[in-house]
Amino acid sequence: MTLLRLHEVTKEFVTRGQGGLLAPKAAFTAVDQVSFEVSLGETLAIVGESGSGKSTTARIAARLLDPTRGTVEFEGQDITRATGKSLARFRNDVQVVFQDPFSSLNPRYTVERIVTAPLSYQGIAPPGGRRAFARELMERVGLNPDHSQRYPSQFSGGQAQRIGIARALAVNPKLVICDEAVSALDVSIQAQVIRLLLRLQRESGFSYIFIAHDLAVVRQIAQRVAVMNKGRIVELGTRDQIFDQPRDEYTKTLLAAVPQINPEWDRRRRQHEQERKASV
Ligand SMILES: Nc1ncnc2c1ncn2[C@@H]1O[C@H](COP(=O)(O)OP(=O)(O)OP(=O)(O)O)[C@@H](O)[C@H]1O
Repeated sequence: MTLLRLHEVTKEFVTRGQGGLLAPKAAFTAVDQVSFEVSLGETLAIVGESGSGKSTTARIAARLLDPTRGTVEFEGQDITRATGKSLARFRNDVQVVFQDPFSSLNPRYTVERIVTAPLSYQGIAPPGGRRAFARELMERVGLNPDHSQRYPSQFSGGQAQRIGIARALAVNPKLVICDEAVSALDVSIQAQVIRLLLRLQRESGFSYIFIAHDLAVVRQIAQRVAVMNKGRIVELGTRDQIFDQPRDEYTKTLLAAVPQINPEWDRRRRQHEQERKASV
């Protein structure tokens, strides 16, 4: 079943060229006629170099940004210009996990308040009370529930990202958009968070849009991959098609440029290096 559908979505930003305020305004196309669908329960990755339009596409898909042209449909409803109740329902069903957990978590709120906030916005009382609900969510994402009264700064980067994931799960979303959600983490922590994301999807059956520039990460998580270049999707296919039989020249260049590091291989490689050094 198709959950989300972007149809020929274009986003133009009006910018000024060099010369400051006196320079003439010009429209810059950050996303150019992008179309794709996401089915319930699947993971679609969007990859591409910095500036290719991935985040802008994600923000439009989450209705954090309005497209200049094109439509966004969710469960068959056009929500491009939705307001009021239908927008509120959409905002409940689609959650976003951002790259930098520390800047996306309120530093003055306890974890309990952060992860239960999405329910408060919707005017829903957490089942079993706030405390119990927060503890349960923390356990689900592998955090110690006894730390529910701590503040974000008291957690490591990987743990803070788990708080962001717990907050996203609080309202039982149908789609979670991960915008470079593991990019800032060390490789070993990245692998743990990816395992968590995969487990949560297995348990709850929601979909992911997984934005990343790291193809090795995408290979571990995505069923389908869209490759973006200069605002356009240049290739979209199953993970194996994209990685093993890329057709587009840009996809081939992108694949060739990235070292294909699997965290497990990386761990073994480092272990091997250490053993090798020790034996010299
Ligand atoms: N609010 C804005 N005003 C003007 N230009 C913008 C705005 N937001 C993004 N852009 C431009 O649109 C283009 C696409 O940006 P976007 O952040 O979507 O790319 P990206 O692929 O996600 O890159 P990155 O991985 O670096 O975030 C870039 O050239 C960026 O400078």
